[in-house]
Amino acid sequence: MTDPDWRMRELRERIDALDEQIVVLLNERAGCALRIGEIKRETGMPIYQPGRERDVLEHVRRVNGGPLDGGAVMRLFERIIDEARRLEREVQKAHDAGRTEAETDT
Ligand SMILES: O=C(O)C(=O)C[C@]1(C(=O)O)C=C[C@@H](O)C=C1
Repeated sequence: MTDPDWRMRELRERIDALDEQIVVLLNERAGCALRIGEIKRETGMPIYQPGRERDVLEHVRRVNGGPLDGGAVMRLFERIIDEARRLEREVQKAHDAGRTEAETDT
């Protein structure tokens, strides 16, 4: 293999390793969102919290050190938040369905 082949291979291995860490962190974040979802269910709070979402996006834009620009980081986090919200809704729906089933049973 030529030198560029080796360098590229090394960098791709590094990307794979980083992707593994990113997946772990994304799931840890999703787990926190699910726990927040439980609190919302207990207290009757809506899942969608636009003010908090704005704060999250502003926070990641502020801490971003590049080379991704602020817009790119915010777009990525919009997707991450979308998925967290979707997960919270799924769990909420499953919970509501379980409750309806339990009510029908009695
Ligand atoms: O902080 C919350 O209330 C969450 O549910 C987490 C989160 C997020 O992913 O950051 C998701 C949905 C809400 O609209 C706001 C923020």
